[in-house]
Amino acid sequence: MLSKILKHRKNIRQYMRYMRQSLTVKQQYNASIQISHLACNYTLIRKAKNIAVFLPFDGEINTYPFILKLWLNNQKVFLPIINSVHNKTLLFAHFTSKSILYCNQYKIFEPYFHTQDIISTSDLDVIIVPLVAFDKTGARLGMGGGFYDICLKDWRKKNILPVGFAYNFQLVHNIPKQYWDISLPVILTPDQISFFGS
Ligand SMILES: Nc1nc2c(c(=O)[nH]1)N(C=O)[C@@H](CNc1ccc(C(=O)N[C@@H](CCC(=O)O)C(=O)O)cc1)CN2
Ligand SMILES: Nc1ncnc2c1ncn2[C@@H]1O[C@H](COP(=O)(O)OP(=O)(O)OP(=O)(O)O)[C@@H](O)[C@H]1O
Repeated sequence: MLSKILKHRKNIRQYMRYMRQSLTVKQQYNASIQISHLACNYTLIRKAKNIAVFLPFDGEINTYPFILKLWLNNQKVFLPIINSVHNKTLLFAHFTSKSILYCNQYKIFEPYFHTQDIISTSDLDVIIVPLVAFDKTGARLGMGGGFYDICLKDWRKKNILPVGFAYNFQLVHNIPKQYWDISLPVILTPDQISFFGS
């Protein structure tokens, strides 16, 4: 029954958002520690100098323990900013313990920034990508804004590694793909690291 309903993008989004919003504080905490541990032991993340992460909203995986570890390893952390000039594009701004945050139109925290805090996407080594659901091929469904699909369009050419962060239950049988969808080569969940494609 559930597999029939979860054939449509809208239904997958609704169901997975409800599921992640329903997690207890303890479940969220455990997942955040486990994923941070796995991520920091993954060589390509450990070696990254510049890494884009996201701040959690809507029940997403809590990335704060991971960000703290990156800071302790002297890695530079960047956060996505919705570009108000170029609709649909993301900017990535340097995030430090001194950054001041504000809430954007979706109630997601973004840092106040100066022009010099913005990094060119091609200078990022790793982009940690939020997602609502994924499948066994690495196909990804996001919040429906198209922001990450646009930003990850040329990730191979730019030599950036996109890494999805998700709960184990966000894996579905099949994401009905659209031509613009960018699949992920690596997805981390609290239980495991999964590699897809070539
Ligand atoms: N933590 C985090 N930051 C992120 C993203 C994300 O998925 N997670 N994004 C990933 O792209 C971008 C924000 N994208 C978003 C797209 C849609 C909605 C959203 O809530 N849409 C509403 C309808 C909005 C409206 O009424 O205008 C909805 O679907 O209910 C939120 C964020 C950039 N920052
Ligand atoms: N490369 C692109 N260029 C222009 N528009 C795009 C591109 N990729 C996606 N879009 C547009 O973005 C809209 C939302 O796409 P989609 O539903 O796949 O977003 P999403 O992957 O769930 O969201 P996000 O990437 O922000 O998490 C679509 O209507 C699509 O037309």
